[in-house]
Amino acid sequence: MSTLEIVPRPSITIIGGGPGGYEAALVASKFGADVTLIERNGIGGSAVLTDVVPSKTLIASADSRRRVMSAPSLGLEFDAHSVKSNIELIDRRLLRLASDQSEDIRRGLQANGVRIVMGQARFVDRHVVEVKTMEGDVEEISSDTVLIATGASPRELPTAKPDGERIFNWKQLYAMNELPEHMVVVGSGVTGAEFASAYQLLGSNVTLVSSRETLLPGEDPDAAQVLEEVFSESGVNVISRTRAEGVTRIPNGVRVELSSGGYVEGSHCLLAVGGIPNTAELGLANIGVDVTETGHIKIDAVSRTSVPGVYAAGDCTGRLALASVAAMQGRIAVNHILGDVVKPFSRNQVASNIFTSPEIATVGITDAMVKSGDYQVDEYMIPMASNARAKMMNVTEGFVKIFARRGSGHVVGGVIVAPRASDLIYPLSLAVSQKLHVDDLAETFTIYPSLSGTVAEVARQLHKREQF
Ligand SMILES: Cc1cc2nc3c(=O)[nH]c(=O)nc-3n(C[C@H](O)[C@H](O)[C@H](O)COP(=O)(O)OP(=O)(O)OC[C@H]3O[C@@H](n4cnc5c(N)ncnc54)[C@H](O)[C@@H]3O)c2cc1C
Ligand SMILES: NC(=O)c1ccc[n+]([C@@H]2O[C@H](COP(=O)([O-])OP(=O)(O)OC[C@H]3O[C@@H](n4cnc5c(N)ncnc54)[C@H](O)[C@@H]3O)[C@@H](O)[C@H]2O)c1
Repeated sequence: MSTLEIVPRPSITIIGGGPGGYEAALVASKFGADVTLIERNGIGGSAVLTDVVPSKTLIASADSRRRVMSAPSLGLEFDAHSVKSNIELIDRRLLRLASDQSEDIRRGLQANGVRIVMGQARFVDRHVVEVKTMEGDVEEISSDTVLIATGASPRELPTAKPDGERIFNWKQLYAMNELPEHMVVVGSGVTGAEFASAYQLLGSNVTLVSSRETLLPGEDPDAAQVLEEVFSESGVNVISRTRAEGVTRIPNGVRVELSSGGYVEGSHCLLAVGGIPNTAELGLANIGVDVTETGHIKIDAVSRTSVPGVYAAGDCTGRLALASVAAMQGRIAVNHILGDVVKPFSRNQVASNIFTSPEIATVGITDAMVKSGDYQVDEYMIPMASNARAKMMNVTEGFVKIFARRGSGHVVGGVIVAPRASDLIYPLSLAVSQKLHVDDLAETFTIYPSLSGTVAEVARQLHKREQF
């Protein structure tokens, strides 16, 4: 007589319900694991509730206003200056969208059998997490493995405390009664650039205080230059090489003290000076997880921390703060935990987009990596203005740039600056991930006329003729 051996389901506890956490939870539950997800605020995390979804929905309104305002250049006659941004309606719409998406994700998780516990988590030991629930109860959850996906929070300056009325961090922007007359944005990283672009397009006056020489430090310099020109033409007042020393309230506005000695006044101020990882209250020291000086959790390419059985994904790890990266790291962790085939995370394949106007999309090897001398590439760039469809649409700025590995001709990176660059980048992203040759891109049919025709045209310029 044979006895049936019952193999227990692997159990995984996930701390954080953002893209790093919920994607991992979905994959793990589909693979049959026993999954508990702990979240202290709302399912979908900051990505859905306060960061990506609200900001991109705000930008969709701003971009629509831009298109209406520029319609006279295409021969349409109306009084474009009466296109008014009703910020209350815009905010109401974006908050509803965020909350609906959070609810969709919650339902999806529950339908897949994920147990959701709302509360604040911290480690007791490497297999046991304690949760203080919303109701004030304390529950201990034991599991084989734990995935930390707790994200990050806005960094604060001691001399500039956000009050949610006139001085904001990026999470507090969506409860305004009227459009800011003059928004002073502090910080010229991706967050600062996106909001400066959005509020200008919605109709606010915008001043951008940038501590650096150029906008978007770390991004492609040609792309940053396009944005600087667009900002300059559209009247965004960029104050470069200057730090905000402090921000105070004045009657009906704010005053931002500058490191250059002067000050700038506006009706409102947005602080976009980076983020700090949500790791300080997790009790990581209890279990010996290694963190960096900035508090980010150290992980390897399969999302393992220094402690066996404890994984981490997303913004708490400090690798490229992107929702797509968080989700990928979460999925990689689960595949590794459950013994499935794992493709380690590769920074050289990541695609990202800056939702300014025009958008700036990037994939793979960057200009900084090329300049460091680590990669030998040929590169070619064609301005969008030479594209037939761009002329019809009156698109005058932007470009397509491709990096091809010198010698082999494989596509290893690229940059597209154009309207909807976030969608146009996909063929380049596919080329990078699948190691396609520039000739593969060049020989693939594109639509005439189309903006993506320039992607193929740049690839054609990188074609190397056989030597006879
Ligand atoms: C303004 C803005 C716009 C952005 N736009 C984009 C974009 O367009 N595209 C893009 O790819 N990326 C964008 N990002 C980056 C993106 O938001 C992050 O990379 C993404 O949210 C990271 O996901 P995550 O799962 O690591 O963390 P989060 O989304 O921050 O989720 C972490 C969750 O963990 C919870 N948590 C933390 N500590 C605990 C605890 N102790 N117990 C229980 N729960 C806890 C938090 O409440 C939170 O809900 C943007 C960022 C900002 C600031
Ligand atoms: N579209 C997207 O995918 C998107 C959008 C927003 C943010 N993000 C991600 O979020 C991460 C954080 O971006 P971020 O822009 O919030 O932070 P960041 O750290 O990249 O940029 C903050 C900037 O503020 C500057 N700064 C700091 N203190 C200052 C001061 N006192 N005065 C003036 N400037 C000051 C810093 O020098 C820095 O350039 C990025 O990695 C980005 O990828 C992505």
